[in-house]
Amino acid sequence: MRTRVKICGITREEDAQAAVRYGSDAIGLVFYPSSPRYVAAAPAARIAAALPPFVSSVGLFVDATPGEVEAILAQVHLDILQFHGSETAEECRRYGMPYMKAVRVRHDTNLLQYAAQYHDARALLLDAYLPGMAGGTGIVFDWGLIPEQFPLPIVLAGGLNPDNVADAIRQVHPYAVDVSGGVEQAKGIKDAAKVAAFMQGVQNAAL
Ligand SMILES: O=C(O)c1ccccc1N[C@@H]1O[C@H](COP(=O)(O)O)[C@@H](O)[C@H]1O
Repeated sequence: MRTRVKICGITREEDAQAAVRYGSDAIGLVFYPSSPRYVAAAPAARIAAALPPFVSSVGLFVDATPGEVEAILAQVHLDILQFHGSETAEECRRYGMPYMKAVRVRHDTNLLQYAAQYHDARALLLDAYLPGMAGGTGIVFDWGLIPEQFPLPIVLAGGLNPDNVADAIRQVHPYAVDVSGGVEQAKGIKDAAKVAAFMQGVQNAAL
């Protein structure tokens, strides 16, 4: 099965269209005001509405209040929610929508315990741990910390780029890869050539 791709941190319609053009399966919209990739509801709604069929819109939240999430859901079409903070499973479930839970991996992280806790998540998204940062760090974590047998689909994130994504896929065999900084020209602004190279890297993993 082909490894799925999510390009995260989209703030402009042209970047979403470039992601789609080069074959991305999903785009991520960051509703975390502290992020340099934050996108407000109105432009996010336009970006999501312009996606073609079968390309998913993912809404990324970091410890948002229910009211904040509901306000976005009322304005933006989202296919799946990505919780990237310290949300409990109950908090992730409360919207009745498919969700992914991000786990920031360090040497002592018990990933199987997370998989049990978030057993109804569509996937666990594994990202690098960096104190003081919720995500989007551009840092690669030790993929050897991921158990070979895992009960949930894995979305691999953290410092992926056109040069390392094929190795990442060959080593981890994730359901999907997720990239933000590795395909940017500036924070929140994607580089179409890097997006194309990233997608080529994903294809190369299968060769
Ligand atoms: O992109 C952000 O600014 C961000 C902020 C807070 C939480 C998550 C964020 N992004 C997610 O981080 C990972 C890895 O990003 P990168 O490729 O290392 O830049 C990815 O899942 C983004 O969705």
